[in-house]
Amino acid sequence: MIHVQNLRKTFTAQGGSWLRPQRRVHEAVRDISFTVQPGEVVGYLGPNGAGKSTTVKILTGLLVPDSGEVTVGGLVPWKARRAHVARLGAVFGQRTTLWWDLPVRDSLDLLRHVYRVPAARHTENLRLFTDLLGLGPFLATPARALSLGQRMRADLAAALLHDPELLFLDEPTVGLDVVAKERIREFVAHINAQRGVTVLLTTHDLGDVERLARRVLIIDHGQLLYDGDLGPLQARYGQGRELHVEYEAPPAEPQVPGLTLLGTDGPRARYAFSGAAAGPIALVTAHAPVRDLTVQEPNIEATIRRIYEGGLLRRAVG
Ligand SMILES: Nc1ncnc2c1ncn2[C@@H]1O[C@H](COP(=O)(O)OP(=O)(O)OP(=O)(O)O)[C@@H](O)[C@H]1O
Repeated sequence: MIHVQNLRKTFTAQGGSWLRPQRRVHEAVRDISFTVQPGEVVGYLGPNGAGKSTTVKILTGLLVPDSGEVTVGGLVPWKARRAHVARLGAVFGQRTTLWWDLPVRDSLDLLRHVYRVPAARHTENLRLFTDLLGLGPFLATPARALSLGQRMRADLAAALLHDPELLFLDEPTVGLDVVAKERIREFVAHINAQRGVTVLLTTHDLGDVERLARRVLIIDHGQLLYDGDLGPLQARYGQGRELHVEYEAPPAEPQVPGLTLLGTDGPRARYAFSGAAAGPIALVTAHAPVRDLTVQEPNIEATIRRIYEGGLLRRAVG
């Protein structure tokens, strides 16, 4: 579905002083190659400024690279923009494709005309998406009056109404609560499984990746550092999961053998662990009566940064 070969993109910035202006060339993406098969969900990860958006903009046809080869479904995105755009959907967490002052239903109807979706197919898709995403209560609401979670759900529907083969998701759950996140993840998983839509997911939320993508691409400073399964990466570098425990009463001894105690606050205690949570949960519940517990996932950005700074990945992959 996506073929990227030796992709390179630079930006030129003006620097220096008024008397001695200097042109500084910044390599946002350097020599990246990867392939995404139809029906895959791939997480595209990296710290701020790594080059993710630049890659996605090239893949959507918004930017032209300096060099390298890119085809998406056999088309060169920036050369065959019209045909390309008809086959892809995109949701950018920070922006909306909905008309600000129009009721959601009218925006979706306008998109039907933009993409020339047959009326019967539109009705069928709208019914399915309304059902899966719970759009019903706010179809008559203008986009500007939607909550962030509602807006994201409406944007997802808007991106998929024309049956694209490929979906770009950029931070689809940023700023949402747990329930709203899960609803969106559930929907994306459904669309991928039932309709075979290929998904490229850019996110800082490890929960999105764990739920949706088996494979991840990690980029930093414009270079691809890792292309492979999330599992081994997490097992090896994903330290920093935390178990937050609220005991029935402040424990006489908050230290639990086998876990690293990070801190206590009355009946609450925080422990660090890596790998699966079942073992640490069993240790804690055997230690003292527990009222509540949650697992805090590591910040993917910190994990990636640690991997990169430690040079661990380079050694691991070759
Ligand atoms: N239009 C532009 N002009 C100049 N420099 C740019 C431009 N767009 C991006 N850059 C630079 O290219 C690098 C990669 O940026 P990019 O937006 O691709 O990163 P990103 O991985 O998407 O980051 P974030 O997670 O913050 O969105 C950054 O150093 C950025 O400052």
